[in-house]
Amino acid sequence: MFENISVFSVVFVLLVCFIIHRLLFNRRKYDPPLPPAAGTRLPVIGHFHLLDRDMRGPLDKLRKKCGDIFLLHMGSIPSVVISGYEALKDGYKNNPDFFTDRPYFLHALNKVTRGGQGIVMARNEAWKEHRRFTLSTLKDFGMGKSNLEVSIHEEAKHLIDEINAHKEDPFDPKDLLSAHVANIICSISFRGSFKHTDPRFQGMIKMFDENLASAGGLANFFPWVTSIPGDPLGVTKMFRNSDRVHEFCEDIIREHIETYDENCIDDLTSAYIKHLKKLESSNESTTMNQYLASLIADLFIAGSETTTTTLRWALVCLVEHPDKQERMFAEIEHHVGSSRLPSVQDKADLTYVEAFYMEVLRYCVITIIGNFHMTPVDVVFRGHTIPANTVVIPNIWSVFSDPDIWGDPENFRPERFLDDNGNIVKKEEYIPFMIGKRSCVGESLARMELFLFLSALVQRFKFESPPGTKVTFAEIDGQFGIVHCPKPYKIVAKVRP
Ligand code: HEM
Repeated sequence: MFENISVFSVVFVLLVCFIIHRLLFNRRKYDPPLPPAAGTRLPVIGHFHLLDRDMRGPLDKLRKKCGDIFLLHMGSIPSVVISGYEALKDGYKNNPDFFTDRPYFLHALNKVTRGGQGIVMARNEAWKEHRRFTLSTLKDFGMGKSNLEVSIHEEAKHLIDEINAHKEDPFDPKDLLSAHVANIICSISFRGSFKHTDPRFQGMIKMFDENLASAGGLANFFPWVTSIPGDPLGVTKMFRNSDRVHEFCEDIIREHIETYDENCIDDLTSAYIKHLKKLESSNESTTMNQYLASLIADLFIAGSETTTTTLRWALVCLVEHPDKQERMFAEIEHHVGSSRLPSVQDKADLTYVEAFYMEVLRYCVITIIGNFHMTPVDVVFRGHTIPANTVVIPNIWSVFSDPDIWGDPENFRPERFLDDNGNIVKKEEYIPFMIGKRSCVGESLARMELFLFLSALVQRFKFESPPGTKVTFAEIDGQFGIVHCPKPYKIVAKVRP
């Protein structure tokens, strides 16, 4: 009878027994215990069957069932989701060393960041050095400086001209916004900016888009998807695109090295070269030698898509809420008029503009979850052990949708950020840029861009849905990836008299 049993069947049965044994009996005991598991963990996919591309529903359901801290296996990778402001504050702010590290074993992120170079996925000393350098350089060349305002105004003027060229015909603002926002990072990183018709620049923007639209993130947890013939998830394309972005940055860095002049340090690239030269001449040890291209690529990716997406959502909210659009216009008209563009100096007067983009960031939740974090060692957190090398995921959506914090989180209401005197209300639970040691390094830059672009657009145009259509948040919602984007949409821009 045994001759009918193939070697394959025997191996298969043994493999199944091994997996069942591992799942049932081979677990380390922890005291305090691990966080509650999200549900039934299936072989190979883990808890993936409980998730969706739109994470908001599943995250709410799992939080209701398991509490603020629960365990999800993404494939075989253990991950803990932290929800609610108090738990996030406890984990990321009060105990900043618990979750500051980044997981080095996520296949796609590791590949596109060349093993954690740059800043976003960097670790340990390399991360500290690059974060320090980036923050101080962004301060020197950008945030809060009038030369940055000049660059943003330049881009805003081009943007207005290009919108004007549509002559009140319906148009999709995405490519225009992408190009002008990316140009700001370009001018900080490489001094110059690109004409958005420049093929090198257009190619790069297209690659960012393709990477965001691809389901390449799955390769983080299931590296084998990379070998599926025909690349249906766009993973191979994502890797190729990231190589090209690096090559593009390396080309420009080479040009900078050739023309380097220590008396003319006016962008991030030359500041980096200067910093490296100083460290070399004093024989100080540094991790900063091959990281520059990755650092710039990180700033493009982390800084462009987030800001562009926020502006795209802002236009949807303006169209859906014409009364709020008129209130913003009236504020600009009253305090600035129409003969010049609104400036950072006007910020104290234009509080409705600020409250509006703040509400866009909250209501549209640009990053539903923050980036992936990791426990460097076993951590005891709120009655649970989270073992070393567990991925930790901050659930930002849980904070922005919490009725105990916002009262009516489901409504778009910029007024929630204004007090009775029209001043901005600062709420500690407002965390679109996350909190703790890994919070966004570009927050001030992003706020400045959102304020200047948005006020310039509302000063010049009245945005409306094209005739016969209704552009609303509910209609446009539905593209999920690293960033929560609107689906493509068209609007009409009528020039203000
Ligand atoms: C509206 C715009 C933006 C939003 C909503 C946003 C949001 C975020 C969030 C939530 C994080 C933290 C992720 C985490 O670790 O949990 C982050 C990190 C980061 N952001 Fe932003 N960001 C924006 C704009 C920018 C800009 C303009 C830049 C660059 C110039 C930038 C550069 C970065 C970098 C480099 C990190 C990683 C920091 C680190 O790991 O130490 N972001 N951002």
